[in-house]
Amino acid sequence: MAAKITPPTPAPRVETLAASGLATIPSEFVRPESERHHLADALNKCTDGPEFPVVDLGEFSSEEGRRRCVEAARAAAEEWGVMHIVNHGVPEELIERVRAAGKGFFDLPVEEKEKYANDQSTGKIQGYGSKLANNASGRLEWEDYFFHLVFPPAKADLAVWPAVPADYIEATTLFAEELRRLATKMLCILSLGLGVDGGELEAALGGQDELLLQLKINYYPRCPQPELALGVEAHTDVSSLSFILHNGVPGLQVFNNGGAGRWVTAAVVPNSIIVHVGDALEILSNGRYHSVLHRGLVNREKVRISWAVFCEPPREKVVLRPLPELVGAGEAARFAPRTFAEHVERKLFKKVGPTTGAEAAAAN
Ligand SMILES: O=C(O)CCC(=O)C(=O)O
Ligand SMILES: [Fe+2]
Repeated sequence: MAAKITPPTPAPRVETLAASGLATIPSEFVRPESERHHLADALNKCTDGPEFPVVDLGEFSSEEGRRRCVEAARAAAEEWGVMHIVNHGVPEELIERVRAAGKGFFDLPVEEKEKYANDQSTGKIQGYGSKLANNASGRLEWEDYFFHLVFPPAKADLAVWPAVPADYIEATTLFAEELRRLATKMLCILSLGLGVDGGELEAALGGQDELLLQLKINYYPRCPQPELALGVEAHTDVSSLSFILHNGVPGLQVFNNGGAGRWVTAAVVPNSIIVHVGDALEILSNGRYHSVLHRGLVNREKVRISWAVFCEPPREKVVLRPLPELVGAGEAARFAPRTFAEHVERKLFKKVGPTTGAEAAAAN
């Protein structure tokens, strides 16, 4: 008789665990001692120190305001690697539709969401998922998520997008178009901040037609022991830029290298979109812009949802290297050339040692 093969039981979703009313979290979610003394319930964490800057993109339309806007974005990208942008031009009504659509999906029963489950083992990375313990710490994260490509439309596989709620596909498609335009604008502003032509950064990322936008909706359930867990562990994004929206519940923390170096909880700024500098931009700017180390705290009382849109260069088509204007005359290239695929591979599987300070920190 053939031996019966029992398929492994899938790990329960974090949402299911949280709903079971447990008082203590399973040990896989408990962060290592070294990380723990900085953790807290995100709702008790008052912001008592410096905050990362707010950049008014509305200023970019006037001659005089333009210089101020470029200067503010440059300073934020250099000193923090993260900024809030306001007057970004994405209609607030559309942002509300995106929030309602994502929340509507996560409000479905887990069994319904499981129909969209991803399967990392077969390379099906799009869909509903939770972290597998394949990371450096071997610890799990207190979140479930939904991940899929949203731009360009020709590469988007609508069959894996939520069919419920009914507005999900239209709202998310329109939002992706808006963010694609915003990515061009931010890359222009940040190019001018480096003293190069407005189109340079986008060209170095493959030009108008190559950028890919990937959406990850992070769903952080209430957590009975938020001082022991993380929703998202400390990392830098591999993208060029990432845009973050959330549901008004605090949780995002960024590491501020200035002074002694410390974790700063992001303020909730009305009508803002948070922009992260990612690794690809750090490389192109030869380290002038800083790929921000960040993580997500959780809390006891409120579900937090965030929408992260990663703007990624094509995997193989372009070689990422510092812009030629930024090297020479005494300044050496601080990064070896690499494709995006090589960068991701190196970082995730650590085939070679970390190549930037941020990567080194993220790997710990
Ligand atoms: O939840 C957040 O605010 C940030 C999430 C994040 O860092 C990510 O998805 O890469
Ligand atoms: Fe991130």
